[in-house]
Amino acid sequence: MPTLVPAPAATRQAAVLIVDDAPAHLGALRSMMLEQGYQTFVANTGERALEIARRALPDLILLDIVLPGMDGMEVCRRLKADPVTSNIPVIFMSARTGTDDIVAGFDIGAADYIAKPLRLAEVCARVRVQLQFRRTALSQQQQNERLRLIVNSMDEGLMMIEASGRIQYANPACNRYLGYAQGELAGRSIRDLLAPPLAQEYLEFFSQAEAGPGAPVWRGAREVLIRQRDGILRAMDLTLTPMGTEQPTFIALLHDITHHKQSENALQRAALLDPLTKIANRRHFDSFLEKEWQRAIRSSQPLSLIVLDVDHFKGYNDSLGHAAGDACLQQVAMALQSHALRATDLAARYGGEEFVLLFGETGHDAACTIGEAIRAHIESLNILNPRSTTSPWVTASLGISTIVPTQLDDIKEFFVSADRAMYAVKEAGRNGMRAVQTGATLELIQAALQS
Ligand SMILES: Nc1nc2c(ncn2[C@@H]2O[C@H](COP(=O)(O)OP(=O)(O)OP(=O)(O)O)[C@@H](O)[C@H]2O)c(=O)[nH]1
Repeated sequence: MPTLVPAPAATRQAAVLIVDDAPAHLGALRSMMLEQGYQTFVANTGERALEIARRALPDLILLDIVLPGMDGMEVCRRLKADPVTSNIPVIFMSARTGTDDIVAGFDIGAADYIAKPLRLAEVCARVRVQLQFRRTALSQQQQNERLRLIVNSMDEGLMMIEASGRIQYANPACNRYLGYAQGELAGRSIRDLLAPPLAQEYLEFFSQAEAGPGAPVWRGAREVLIRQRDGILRAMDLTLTPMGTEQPTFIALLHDITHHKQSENALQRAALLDPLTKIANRRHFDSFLEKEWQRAIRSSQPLSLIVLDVDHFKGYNDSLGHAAGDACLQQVAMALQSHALRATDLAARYGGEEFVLLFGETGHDAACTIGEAIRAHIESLNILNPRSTTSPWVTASLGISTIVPTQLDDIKEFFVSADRAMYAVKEAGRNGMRAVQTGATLELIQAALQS
């Protein structure tokens, strides 16, 4: 709960409580304080003084030591022990001017000690000085309170880090993001939060900054992975600013970018997906093929490609409508996806009613088995195609090409060979598959066999 800080006296009339059991003193002091423009309260006993102090919260108390009943020392002790009144400066007024008396007065918390008989001008000056101190202290307290509120309620994580990498302070948002309890991060090192190379990089920067002026200044946000208390890494923007204090200390601001990251990842994923069928799109397939092609060259492993085209799809659309056509393509896509489950397989919609599938480390025979399974799967979906002259159901024609690629081979040729095989199936009546093997190595072997 925020502490209530009274407004500095400068913004309102300062109030002075005068405590003395001698009516003449009380009267003289009161007149003088009023002349100075202060609001006044008076009390002639200790008990009454405590009561007024708690209720009126004066800015200063002029307190006689010798009082009937509770003496001024006890009043001061009680004022200082009460959090409500502990900050009110107390000036003792006493005829006891021995060093022990004065020291005892300061020891229990008095701000000043004035010898009696009083010289009113001196009292006036001392009151003025104490009120000035209080004004400064209150405005500082207010500023601290404001700062504390900002730091505690801000949504960004804030840490103060020493040049050694020791965390001096972490605000509630920082603890919340990283899963620490309040005060648990203080005393730890940034090595606990950052991966070793990154932590080292920051520590080197800190030690350069410690070397003095002229050292590089590192400002601006940088995306880093911060280790949470449970060990999970969290992507955050980190901004470091030197505090300009004598002991080099840095303010680290941590900005949560989880949502930003999630939408960035979602966008990246969306850029690789076909919007209708939600399987890979052509762009994704092309880059996947390129990578698998290079990998197959390095490992001398076979690569198989299936080009698949839905038969008589124009007729399907014309008879049942475009929406039904879309639903049909979605069903076909799902069926294809279920045959491309390994990390080295990919099923994609290449455009319109044409699909492609790539199978890494898959030779001719295995590709033929998969191709036939796919063809049969599509037919077994039993999607009626009234305009098909091939079958009552939606069917597909598949061209398969298998290659063990080398640097002499051309990826485009590989694709064309599968495409040509698919068209051959169309010409042969559709709902079937044709598989070919291609590649420079194969041609060399065939040539050698012929000669
Ligand atoms: N519903 C729907 N239809 C599409 C989509 N993309 C392409 N088509 C249709 O697919 C049909 C393809 O027709 P064609 O290329 O003539 O081939 P086909 O009728 O399947 O004949 P064959 O391939 O020779 O068996 C066209 O009518 C296109 O409009 C799509 O996203 N949704």
